[in-house]
Amino acid sequence: MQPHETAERAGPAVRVEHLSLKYGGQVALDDVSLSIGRGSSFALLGPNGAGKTSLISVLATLREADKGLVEVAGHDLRRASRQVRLSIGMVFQDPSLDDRLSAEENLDFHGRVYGMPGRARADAIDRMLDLVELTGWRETVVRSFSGGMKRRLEIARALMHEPQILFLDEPTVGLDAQTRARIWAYLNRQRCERGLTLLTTTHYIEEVEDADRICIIDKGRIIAEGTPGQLKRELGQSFLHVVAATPADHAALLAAYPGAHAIGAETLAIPAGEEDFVAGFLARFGNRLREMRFEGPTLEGVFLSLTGRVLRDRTDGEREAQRNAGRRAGRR
Ligand SMILES: Nc1ncnc2c1ncn2[C@@H]1O[C@H](COP(=O)(O)OP(=O)(O)OP(=O)(O)O)[C@@H](O)[C@H]1O
Repeated sequence: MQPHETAERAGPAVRVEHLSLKYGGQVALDDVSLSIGRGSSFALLGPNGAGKTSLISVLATLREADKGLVEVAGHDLRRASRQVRLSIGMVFQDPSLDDRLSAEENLDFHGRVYGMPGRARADAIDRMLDLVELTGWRETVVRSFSGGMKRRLEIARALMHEPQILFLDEPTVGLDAQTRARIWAYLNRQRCERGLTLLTTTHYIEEVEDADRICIIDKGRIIAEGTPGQLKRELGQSFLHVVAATPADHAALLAAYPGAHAIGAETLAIPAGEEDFVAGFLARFGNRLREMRFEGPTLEGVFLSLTGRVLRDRTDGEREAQRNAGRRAGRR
């Protein structure tokens, strides 16, 4: 029997009911309930300060909630926090490797902390270094690694004790598209091969498109949850992107469609609501256009309409400033 094929597999990987957390007077989580299926990929989206890290910290037993019930891998978090810890792996938002040690020494230390016996530890180190393509760097001190190599090693470390669930707090932030794709390939392979469950926070929309379910949170509350397709269908908006033939036609379009907004100097995005919208639009303006393109609903649009914010990454400086502001709020 594989480690993940235990009797506990019956229920969801994560069950959260009515979870609330405050830092001093600052609300971080407000009556959050959700369920994450085993072997699924679940993405948590939210603007800065929405409560994503706080939620992952509670699930990973790093922080205690004020109220609510949490089960991770079938274990009640309050009564069986040790079993929860053994069932999970964690990739933190900020680097947490010891960069004075080699890749192998970092993994070996982690294996010892988890009580892995010598042989199993050595095998796991070989397997994990191979998984993240760092075998050739096993004896190299981590300080000399690139950002992408460090991230891959952190993921290898989090997977070393074969957790059932992996929590990833912005795991690919600051990495180039190729490295991000590579990291997702390892993670999805683990999902297919051994039913690993993934809970990820990310600011990259293309990573969210591939998730089984997405949960959008804002100000500590869940404001939408569903598959990417459901969210786009139910909460998204289609647009016609058009370029008018003349400045007079441009002005006429703006007058006829007050909901239109400019994209660049010439293009207008016109909300395309009902099914017969395009036919009606073409009948009116078909011969007054230079270009026209239909844009289906996007997750970026869903996020923007729900939160009023653009989904984008922040610099380290912005993140640090927010964290300091949070700490100050917590002291009040
Ligand atoms: N240690 C802390 N002390 C006080 N307040 C905090 C602390 N950590 C977070 N907060 C506050 O709690 C709220 C939720 O923060 P959290 O870090 O969970 O959000 P987040 O969605 O992970 O944000 P980000 O995307 O910027 O990482 C914010 O208002 C934040 O300022």
